[in-house]
Order: sequence, then C-alpha cells, then structure tokens
Amino acid sequence: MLLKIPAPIRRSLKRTLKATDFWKENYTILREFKHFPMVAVAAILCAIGAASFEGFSFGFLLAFLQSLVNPDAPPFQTGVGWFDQGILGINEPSINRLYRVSALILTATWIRSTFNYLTQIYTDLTQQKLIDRLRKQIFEQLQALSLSFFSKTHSGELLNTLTSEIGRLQSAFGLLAFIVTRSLTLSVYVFLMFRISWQLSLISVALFSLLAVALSQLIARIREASAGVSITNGRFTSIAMEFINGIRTVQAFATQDFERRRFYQASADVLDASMKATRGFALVRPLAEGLATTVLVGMIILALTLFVSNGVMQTASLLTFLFLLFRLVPALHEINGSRAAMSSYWGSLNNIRELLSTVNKPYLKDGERQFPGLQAAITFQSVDFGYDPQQPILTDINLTIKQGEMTALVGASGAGKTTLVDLLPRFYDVTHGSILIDGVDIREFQINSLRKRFAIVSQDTFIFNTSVRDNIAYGSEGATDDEIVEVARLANALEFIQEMPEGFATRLGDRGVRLSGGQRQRIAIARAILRNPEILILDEATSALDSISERLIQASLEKLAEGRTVIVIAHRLSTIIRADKVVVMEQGRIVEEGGYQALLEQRGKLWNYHQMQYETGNRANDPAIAGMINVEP
Ligand SMILES: Nc1ncnc2c1ncn2[C@@H]1O[C@H](COP(=O)(O)OP(=O)(O)OP(=O)(O)O)[C@@H](O)[C@H]1O
Repeated sequence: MLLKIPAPIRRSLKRTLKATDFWKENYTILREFKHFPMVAVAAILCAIGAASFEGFSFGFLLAFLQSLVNPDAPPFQTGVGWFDQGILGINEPSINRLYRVSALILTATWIRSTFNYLTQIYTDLTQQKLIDRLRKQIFEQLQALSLSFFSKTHSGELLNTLTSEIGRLQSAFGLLAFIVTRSLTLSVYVFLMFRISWQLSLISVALFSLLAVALSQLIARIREASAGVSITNGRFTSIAMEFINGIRTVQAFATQDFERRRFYQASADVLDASMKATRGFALVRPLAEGLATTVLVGMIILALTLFVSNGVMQTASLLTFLFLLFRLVPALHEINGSRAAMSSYWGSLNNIRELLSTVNKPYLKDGERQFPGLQAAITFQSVDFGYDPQQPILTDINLTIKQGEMTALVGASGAGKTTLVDLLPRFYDVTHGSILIDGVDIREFQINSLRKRFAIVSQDTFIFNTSVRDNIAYGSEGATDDEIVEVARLANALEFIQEMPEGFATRLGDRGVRLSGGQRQRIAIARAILRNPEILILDEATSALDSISERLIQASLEKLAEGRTVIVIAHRLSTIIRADKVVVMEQGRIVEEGGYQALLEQRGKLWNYHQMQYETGNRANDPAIAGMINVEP
C-alpha cells in the first residue's frame, strides 16, 4: 500500500518545490546567457578553481595540525609519490615538513584569492552583459508591439520595468552568482568533511538540509510579498510621471491637494509592500543563525562523546572537521540570506518576464514585399476597426484615395478620422475587411518600407530633447544644413529659429517645452517636408497656428502637396477647399463623399458644417471661405 502523505505536508512540499523551481520559471531571462557563454563559463571555472584551492588549503591544514599535535606520528601523505617526496618532504625532519606545509597553505590561499578575484570580474561581466541584453530585448519587444499595447499600458509602469526592475534584477543576479560560487566552496567543505568523518558529516548534512527546507517556506512567502513591491513601484512611477508631465494642468486646476493625496498614497503603498517583504526577509538570518548554532554545538558534543573519547577520531581530524564546520556555517548563512534576498526580487523578475513574454500581446505581423510606391490608388474595402474588437470605432469603410490627389476627411470630434488615417501606415491593423494599395493588401508589405513613404503631421507633434536641427532632420538621415534651412523656411519656421539663442543648434528641452504650440507644429511641418514623402497625412496640421501663420503655411503645404497624395483632416473648412475629394464621417461611418463644391450644392452634411462655421462667424472673414460661398442657403 502506498504511503499517503498528509495534505498539509503535501502542500508544504509542493510549495517548497515551487520555490526552488528557479530554472524553469526564469527561462525567458536565462536563455540570454547563450549570447555570452564563454564569459559565464569563465566565471564558473574560476569559481571552481577558487573552491578547489580552498579545499587544498584545508587539506594541508589537516597535515599541518597533525604535525603540530603529534610530531612523531607518520607524516601526512597524498599518495602521489613525487608530490609527497619533493613537495611535502615526507622523509625530512618534522619541523621541515611543518615549514613546507605552511608554504603550501599560503600558496593555495593566494591562488584561491586570485581565482576569487577573477570570479568576481567574470561574474560582474556576465551580470552586466545579461542586463545589457535584457534592456535591448525589452526595447525590441516594445518596438515590435502594436500601438494598441501602449494605449492599454501605463508608460510609468514600462519605465519602471526598464529602469528600476532591471536594476533589481541586476542585484538578484549578483546574489545568484554569489549563491553558485558559495555553493561550490560549500561542496568542497562537505567533500572534505566526508573524508574526515562520514558519520559526523551525514548527521551535519541531514540537520542542515532540514534547516534549508524550513527556510524555503519562509522564502516562498517573501517571493509572494515581493510581487506586491513591484506592482506598487510601477504604480508609483506612473503617478510620479503623470504629476511631472502634467504639472501645468495640476497648477492650472489647483489640484495640488488631490495630486498630493494620490502621490502620498502611492508612496505609502510602496512602503507597506516593502515592509511586508522585509518582515519575512529579516526573519531569515536570525532564524538560520539560531538553528545553525544549535546544530554546531550539538555536533561538537556528539563528536567529543562518541568519536574522540573512544579513539575513533584523532584530535587533529576533529579540529579540522570543526574548523570546516565553522567555515561552513557562515557560508550557509550567506547562502540562505542571499536566497531570501533573491526572493524579494522575485516580483521584479516576474515583471520583466511578463513584459518579455510574447503570449497575449498585440503584434503587427511584418509583410514580405517591399513597398514599391503608390501608383494608382489606396482602397479601403469594407473596413471595420476597433481598438477593442468588441467596440467598433470604424464600420464598413469603403473609400478610394487616388494617387496625386488631396482627400480631406471632415467630421465631428471622435468621428474616427484619425483612426482611419492611422490604419494606413499600419499603426493598427483592420479588424475586418482590407486596405489595398494598387490591389495589394498593405499587410503584405514590409512595415518599414511602407512607413518610409509616409510623412505625418499630427495634432500632437513629439519634439525630442535635441537641437532644432536634429528635430527637423529626424527620420531623414543625411540631410544637409542647406536642406534643413530651406525646409524651415518653407514651413515658415526660419524666422523664430534664427531668433533662438543658438539658432538651429538650440536644444528644445523635454517634449519641446521651450516651444509654443504653433512653433512645435511648424517644426513638424518642416520635418515632414524634408522627408519628401509620397503620401502626406496632415491631421489638424495647422490647428495650433494663428490665422496669418496658417495662411503662410497653407501656401507652403499646398506647394508641398503638388504631385503627392495628401490626406488632410481639418476642422477649419478653409484649409480643405482645394481638396479633390471630401469625405464626411460620422460615428465611424462615411456619410458623404465627393468634391467640395458638389457636396455643398447637395446641401447635406458638409453644407451643415459649412453653415455652422459660416454662421457662427468662425471663419466669416476668411476670404477663402467667403470666396467659396457662392451657394445660397
Ligand atoms: N488609442 C485609443 N484607444 C482606444 N480608443 C481610442 C484610441 N484613440 C481613439 N480612440 C477612440 O476612437 C474614437 C475615434 O477617435 P479619433 O481620434 O479617430 O476621432 P477623430 O475624428 O480624429 O477626432 P478629433 O477630430 O477630435 O481628432 C473616439 O471615440 C476615441 O475615444
């Protein structure tokens, strides 16, 4: 009959096994070692070297003690003739042998120290290389993910993973390396102890194994608590980032108290979670020390009464055994302490693993074909799309955008205009239907070859914290200074750039805080002009400009648009009067389509928008609009 293990013990065993199933769980991270195997192998070899020489020095210590305690006893021998004769000098007087052994102990100790030094160097190198690989892996992962991942994930949490969590993982790896090297030394101690007295060694190993199992329970708890530390840290970074990035809004809305409460709460949550992990962690060392000392004292008494008093063991052997045991106990403490500390990083490990995992994440599948350029037309065929597939944003979109024409999208805020144009450079893929370029589904093209033909000027231009020059040249490597000045002039940005303290070399600060909204937009327009795109998307490109700048830029945009395919989204109808086709959208559907003039004459949706802008006087004085209004209401 099979022995039935009681449920609580079974649970506890399972938990212990889980707590030690380190390799399986961390495969995503550990597989990175394959990129620098030699460094890792060198670290392990040096650790083995250090442990071996530690063993030699103890072996010689035994010989030393024997010669010291009992000079008349037969000399210590290894059994290797040349070594015993030439190095240990077994035929020499005992005092000479003592000198020789002392020299050997010293030599072994120095070699061990050299190996220890090399182990440290190679371990650090392995650690740095691992962290470097992981950072790059995360970067590649973030590059590969579709934008929908970013709309669902807090940027603060991602930043926390990429910086703090990676830092914590670095510490965890340092501890792992320490555990491996110490374990090697430990195994040498155990080997020597078995050589001296297998009975005493068996008892020691059994007692210390029990101690390790008892601690595993505690360590499993620390791991659970550390998940809380990672979560609260992520939330805290998110809130801190929002507070810093949104400081203008916070001050404008006088919400300092609200922000303070949020910030303080997030900080207190980190404190609570950290303390929960620390309470378990702090218990490990005293508990391990108390138990180990009890074992140690018990062993000494046991050895004295059972083995030495009846001559089973020599005093020199007992002394060496105890010396080894005294070295073993702190090494065990260090290993246990490191195991516990490593568990407190488990949450970070989990976090990084989670981010690197490819399961349940939105990716855009790259196509095979090189995009040859637009020849005839882009066609939307029964396209449906939703950021969340259950919630459609675009429904049954059928639209043809002809090469070389200007197509304007008009509609109320939230109608889905930006969403529609975002599908073209494949920021997102359609949920149903397809988008064809000259009859080929855009999913068949290599994403980057497609995106290189586009330039997008949008409502929220991102300005990098580099010089004006580099911001304009972003994405157009190799642009000359003359070209950059020329596009700045075309975008009506030259004047304000030249007035800046260092002209084109002026750094623009985080997110371009040194620029006005209109200036930012002009930089974006210059960037787009420089790209010389085949397909130009203008999403409220001139919305932040005053009417004089707008008209000036409108002229340059029109020049830029010549011979290109342009898709323009604009609330101000004056900017799309010259469009070849106007598409009116409402609630994710196309409700009207045709030439501007023809649509006005139909007196449909566009007419309503036109009327609203005209009647409210919004653009009443706009000569372009005034010129257009040749249809009586
Ligand atoms: N990243 C996103 N994740 C989820 N929903 C989104 C996202 N971006 C936009 N939406 C939603 O999609 C709908 C259409 O938004 P979209 O920006 O396409 O409208 P729009 O017509 O361009 O509006 P506007 O003229 O104000 O720019 C809105 O209801 C919006 O809330």
